[in-house]
Amino acid sequence: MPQYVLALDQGTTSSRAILFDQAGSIQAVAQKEFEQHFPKPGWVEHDPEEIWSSQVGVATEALTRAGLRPRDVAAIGITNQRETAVVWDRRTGKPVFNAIVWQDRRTAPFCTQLKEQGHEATVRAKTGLVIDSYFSGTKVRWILDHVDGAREAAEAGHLAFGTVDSWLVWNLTDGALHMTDVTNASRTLMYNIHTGDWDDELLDLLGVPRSMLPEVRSSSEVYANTSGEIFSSQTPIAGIAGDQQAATFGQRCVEPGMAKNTYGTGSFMLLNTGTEAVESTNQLLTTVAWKLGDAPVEYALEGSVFVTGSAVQWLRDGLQIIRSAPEVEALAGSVEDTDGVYLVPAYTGLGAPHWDPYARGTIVGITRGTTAAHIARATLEGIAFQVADVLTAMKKDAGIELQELRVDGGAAANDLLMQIQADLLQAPIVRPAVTETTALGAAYLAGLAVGYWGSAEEISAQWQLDKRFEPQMSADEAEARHAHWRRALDRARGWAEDDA
Ligand SMILES: Nc1ncnc2c1ncn2[C@@H]1O[C@H](COP(=O)(O)OP(=O)(O)O)[C@@H](O)[C@H]1O
Ligand SMILES: O=P(O)(O)OC[C@H](O)CO
Repeated sequence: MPQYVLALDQGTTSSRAILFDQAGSIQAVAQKEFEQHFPKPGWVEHDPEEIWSSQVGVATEALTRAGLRPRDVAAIGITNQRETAVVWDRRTGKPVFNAIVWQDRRTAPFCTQLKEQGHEATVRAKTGLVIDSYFSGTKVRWILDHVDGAREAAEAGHLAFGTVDSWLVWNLTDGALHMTDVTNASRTLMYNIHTGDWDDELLDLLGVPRSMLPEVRSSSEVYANTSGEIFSSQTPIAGIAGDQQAATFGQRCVEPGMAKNTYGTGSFMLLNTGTEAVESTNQLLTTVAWKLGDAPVEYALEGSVFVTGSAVQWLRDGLQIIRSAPEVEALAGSVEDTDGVYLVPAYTGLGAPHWDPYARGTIVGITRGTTAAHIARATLEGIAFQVADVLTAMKKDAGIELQELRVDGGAAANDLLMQIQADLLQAPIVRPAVTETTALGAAYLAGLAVGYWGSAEEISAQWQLDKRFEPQMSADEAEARHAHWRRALDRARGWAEDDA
């Protein structure tokens, strides 16, 4: 019986399970959306129990679809929405609060306080991050401060914190293992990416007891076997990485200077910088790309844009001018240009390189001639402008001219968006045949650890081109549009400050 690798891809809006074969081809997929909770403006929560049950559900479904049993799985790789914080009680295994999602802005005032106290340089030097409510640390503090009895229980050693990978491993092993991988640790604001350990000074600053934190392991090694009813066959869990790092690995951006951009809920561009942790002077993040077993840690520069694909969801659910996300392509393509309309999709603030939690969505340039098609096209441009701003910062930090940008994620299927992106970036866009690169990366990490794949070269040879988009717009025209975009951005900045 041939064996397969199972990737568990726990994303922001859905849980997915994908079975890959030795050629890196998909054998079966199962996916389930789960509920998004928005208790207050700017707050976003998930139910950790639903994250777990949906993830187990899709894993079982994928196996059933392929007619396989757990013992046909050579290894499990896990990849996950990053930064989202789960706190649970070790005694019961139950969460003490909903997961506070990476998009959640509730800790923005505390972050402002930390910045005013002058901690930014220390935080950047140790973690590679900026002080922002995006990262897990201030979310954990919020739970300890707001859930009755949580701080006392944490100080007594009863509470555990984990990003979503930790929560899944804890459940897959019936509470036997409390761990995370180094990529997920690097997104918490509590982990020193140079010493490779949780940092006591940062833990003091955030008021998080060290006893809550998971053990940090590499991204590719056998951590444990599964136990419990679903994976009763003791399948090795052998690879873990945050979803953007996994996509970078799945896209085979494994040499310094190679970059990918994922278009999911948000967009995340990662540029491989090898074993050198390049400190950004242009408001990007320095992050761990992966650590393969005992090999040295490799790093990336990252630009995180919070709202891209979800801006298309807003056209569908909020404005209701399309019925499904793919419909945006025909609507936006029905007009030549936006007729002067610019849309800044800062619905949950702005991430890199602006870092403004108080920015809000803005549409400017509307006239009596503006139609739904112009708004749709301005949305696609708004996505592409944000990504272009990140690339500009990246070029300055790394001092490189990008040869090409590899793309993936749900919205990368949109040819019009990809063409607009190539035009505004003035660089070629390259889309691979398998765009499930996040899951593929997790599968590769796990499969390499158990010898399912023999070498990095073997898997790199599996990458195949689907389509290449060359810039068709002149550099002058692209710059003229950027100038308008920058004016629109200025109008979006700081909008919600007075409500904080
Ligand atoms: N053809 C399309 N054009 C534009 N956006 C799309 C298209 N198809 C999907 N999307 C957007 O892509 C996102 C889903 O991508 P996915 O990679 O599954 O995201 P995530 O992993 O963040 O949940 C949604 O926000 C959806 O609106
Ligand atoms: O789940 P995604 O694909 O929206 O990715 C979320 C990122 O990991 C957040 O940093």
